[in-house]
Amino acid sequence: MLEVLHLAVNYRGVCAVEDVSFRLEAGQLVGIIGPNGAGKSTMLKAMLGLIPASEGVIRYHQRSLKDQLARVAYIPQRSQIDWDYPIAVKNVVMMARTRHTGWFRSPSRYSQEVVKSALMRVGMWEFKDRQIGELSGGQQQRVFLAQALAQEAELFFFDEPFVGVDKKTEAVIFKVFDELKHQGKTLLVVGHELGEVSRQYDRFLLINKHIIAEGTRSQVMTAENIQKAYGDNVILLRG
Ligand SMILES: Nc1ncnc2c1ncn2[C@@H]1O[C@H](COP(=O)(O)OP(=O)(O)OP(=O)(O)O)[C@@H](O)[C@H]1O
Repeated sequence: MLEVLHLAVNYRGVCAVEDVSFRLEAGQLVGIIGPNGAGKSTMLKAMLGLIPASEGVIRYHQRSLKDQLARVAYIPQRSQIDWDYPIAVKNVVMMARTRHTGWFRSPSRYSQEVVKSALMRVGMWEFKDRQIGELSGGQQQRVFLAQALAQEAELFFFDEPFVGVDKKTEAVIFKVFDELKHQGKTLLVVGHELGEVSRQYDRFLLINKHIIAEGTRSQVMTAENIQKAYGDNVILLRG
């Protein structure tokens, strides 16, 4: 079980995340939603220790998550990745295996198999020798999904995986989410638009600095909660 207790993050004295607490069980697909600037990305990064939290404890199976980061796959927003970096698709995915093989050894046969299987699962094996900068947005996202799969992690943190992707990629991502869920993995997925609020999620956290609502789709997506999180700016609810 993953536990977040009283997480708070400040940027130069300005509060971005405030007293966030929740628990996640294994085998769940959990959506984190909220308006722009609500602190969703900040929350994920602070959970991983990529930015300092001013308060809070993150535990996974009763131990600090920071001591177990090898069990977490993190897929940042596409806008945070340098797509001009000259690297082939298969090597991006192989990077997930360096923890197993080390930087200076050739990858084991097993790691090569894991990389191949991950790329096949997301429909990107035929692009294995392409440079990442030569791919479409959706294809790039699928390569990073393959990298996460190749890590053989238990917890998966995705930051806005559906931004700028095509329908095919969206379907691939949801298929993989479903497979991972059934393997007992835990998935935390930051969404951007309310329209992404698919019925495939088991639970939602609606946040705007602090948690506004938590629970199933029908518990969270009430007019009152949406108004609390987004103010009067939301005029359309899909899904
Ligand atoms: N490095 C930083 N330095 C200072 N302030 C920051 C930094 N990163 C984010 N912030 C601020 O913290 C708040 C939360 O930002 P964050 O990116 O976590 O929100 P978000 O919910 O992920 O937003 P979006 O949906 O737009 O990606 C915002 O007010 C943002 O301007």
